[in-house]
Amino acid sequence: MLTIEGLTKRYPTGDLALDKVDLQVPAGQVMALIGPSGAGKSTLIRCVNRLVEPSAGRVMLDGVALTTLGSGALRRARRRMGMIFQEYALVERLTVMENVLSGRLGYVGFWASWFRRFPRRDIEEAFRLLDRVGLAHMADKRADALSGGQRQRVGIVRALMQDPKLLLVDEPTASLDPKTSRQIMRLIVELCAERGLAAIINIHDVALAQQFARRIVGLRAGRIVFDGPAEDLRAEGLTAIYGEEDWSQTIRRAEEEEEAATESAA
Ligand SMILES: Nc1ncnc2c1ncn2[C@@H]1O[C@H](COP(=O)(O)OP(=O)(O)OP(=O)(O)O)[C@@H](O)[C@H]1O
Repeated sequence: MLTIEGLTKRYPTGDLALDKVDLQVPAGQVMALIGPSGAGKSTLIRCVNRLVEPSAGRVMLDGVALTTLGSGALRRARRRMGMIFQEYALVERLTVMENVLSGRLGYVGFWASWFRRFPRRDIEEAFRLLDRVGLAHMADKRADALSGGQRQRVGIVRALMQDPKLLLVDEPTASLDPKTSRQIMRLIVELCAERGLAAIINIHDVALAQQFARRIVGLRAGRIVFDGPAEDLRAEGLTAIYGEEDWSQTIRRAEEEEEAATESAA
């Protein structure tokens, strides 16, 4: 369980990015975080693993107060939080396998990783996960030879190699075409279900969020203005999050996506 209490971030520039945010994400829940540009979505995700230092408030993961940990304890706690980025953050000149194994760096000692001596079970797990995402045959390819969708799969596998309890996912589909975006969202949701993982997915595409996440949280100007089941997010909620607009097209698209998903699952 992730518990966020009174989380506040004011950047040195004076921008109040998060304003006393309270949020709980139970184990195994996949939650989509939506909101307009500048609402504080990335800041929220990064305050959880303290890539950004909160100004005030508490973040607890399974009873451990992340916000008060010293650097050694924080490094260990970060193993339990896998991060997946929009821009993949792969090392281009390394192979897929090397990128995936870098997910174990928090566990393997410095010299072992320097000499690329990873335990056999890590290598087996890497192959198993690459196979799960359909990339086992690409293990020896350099990361710069992959398509965007393949890169994101590698990013997902690398995050899973940490054996996390929570995935922090920052705009995973922003650089992908619509079909690949759906495949990646489906994969993240399936993997979370298979492994009992919670996830916070920062995503701009409302229809995609509604299709794949049961719970939607809407941020506006650093505050939560919507929190509910995906199917409850309608014109009123969208206006609270994004401001006044004709939402009929967006809602129709979300409904069509829902129907298409139900039909393809049938
Ligand atoms: N490093 C920074 N220094 C100063 N201000 C920042 C910094 N990062 C973000 N901000 C400000 O904090 C607020 C929230 O930004 P954040 O990137 O968290 O929003 P977001 O919802 O993720 O936006 P987007 O969807 O465009 O990525 C904005 O006003 C932004 O300008």
